[in-house]
Amino acid sequence: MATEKPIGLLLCNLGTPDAPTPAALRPYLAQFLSDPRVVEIPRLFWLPLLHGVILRVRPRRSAAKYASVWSDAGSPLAVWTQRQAELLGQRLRESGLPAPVLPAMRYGQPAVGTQLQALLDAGVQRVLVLPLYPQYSAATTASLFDGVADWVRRSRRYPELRFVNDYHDHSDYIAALTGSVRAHWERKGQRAQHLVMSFHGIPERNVRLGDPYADQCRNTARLLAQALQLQPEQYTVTFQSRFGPAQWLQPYTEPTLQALAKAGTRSVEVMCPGFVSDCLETLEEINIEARHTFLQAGGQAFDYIPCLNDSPAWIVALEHITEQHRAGWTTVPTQIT
Ligand SMILES: C=CC1=C(C)c2cc3[nH]c(cc4nc(cc5[nH]c(cc1n2)c(C)c5CCC(=O)O)C(CCC(=O)O)=C4C)c(C)c3C=C
Ligand SMILES: [Fe+2]
Ligand SMILES: [Fe+2]
Repeated sequence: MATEKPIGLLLCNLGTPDAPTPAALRPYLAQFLSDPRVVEIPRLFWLPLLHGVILRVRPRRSAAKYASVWSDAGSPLAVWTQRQAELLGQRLRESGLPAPVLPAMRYGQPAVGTQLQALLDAGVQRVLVLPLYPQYSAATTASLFDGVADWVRRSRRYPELRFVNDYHDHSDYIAALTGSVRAHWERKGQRAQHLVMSFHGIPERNVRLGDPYADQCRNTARLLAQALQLQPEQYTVTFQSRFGPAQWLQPYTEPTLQALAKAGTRSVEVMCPGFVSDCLETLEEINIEARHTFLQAGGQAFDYIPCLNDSPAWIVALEHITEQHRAGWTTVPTQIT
């Protein structure tokens, strides 16, 4: 029987600047926003606008926001992604099926190509690419696969590759989310009047063109609400982080919070199930900006429920997703007669 080829994992996230400064934001945003999967506007029109206007204004504005969530260890997104890779590696070793797990970022560092090469150099012959995006979208998941393909195109020798597309309805992911909400309720000793599940938005047009992202977000929310035994009037699914003037998925998070407060909802819990690592979009946009919006509109209590980050149930979910894909790879022994 053939021996199993050594497997490695690439645990991938979006990427983040190296520092909360305009100088570090510029190359990060330039790489991110010139990806045709992210901004689907004709290049001839978009690139002059990006370089002539957006990259002159946005780096300063975004740097100030990053500075408000940056820690001594660095950008929260980078810190959590690194930690998740370490913990998953540790769990795989403990389960008796060890495999190196390297973190990688689609934009910025550590780059996808560098980390794939590091896995190859460590003797890995099969790589499972596991995006930290539970819901598939072309802007995130497909773009990451483009990033891997760019490295493959430049490589003389590359490993066997498997890609995880999504795990938006995976029972262990839903259980980890459910556990995080229940733990929050227990800590507080009470529940807020309303739970808002806020997902990152994408343009409406992308959905019309066939992106399954919106359906997957709503399905995750439905499964989570079911597990928490919430009635439809006890929770709302919203979309945040709109970029540019086009219509994005609705309802938008901040106007929804405003409307809830104006309609007399005094207390809300807000969570971001589509983000598994706390980052700018959760810690600043939700826990700072959206909190302010809700309280300004008359709300009394705003609780942010953190992302799954390094919670044990989430690391178990990552382990199970890995094992399910590894099983699909298991060599079928061939009989030569
Ligand atoms: C979770 C899934 C994400 C989707 C879908 C997504 C789509 C998307 N994003 C932009 C533009 C920006 N996003 C930015 C930050 C950012 N986005 C995600 C995730 C998704 N984006 C994360 C995890 C982060 C945080 C990164 C961090 O360092 O903490 C930013 C940069 C920040 C800023 O300047 O506002 C932009 C820009 C588009 C256009 C898009 C879909 C088409
Ligand atoms: Fe984004
Ligand atoms: Fe944002």
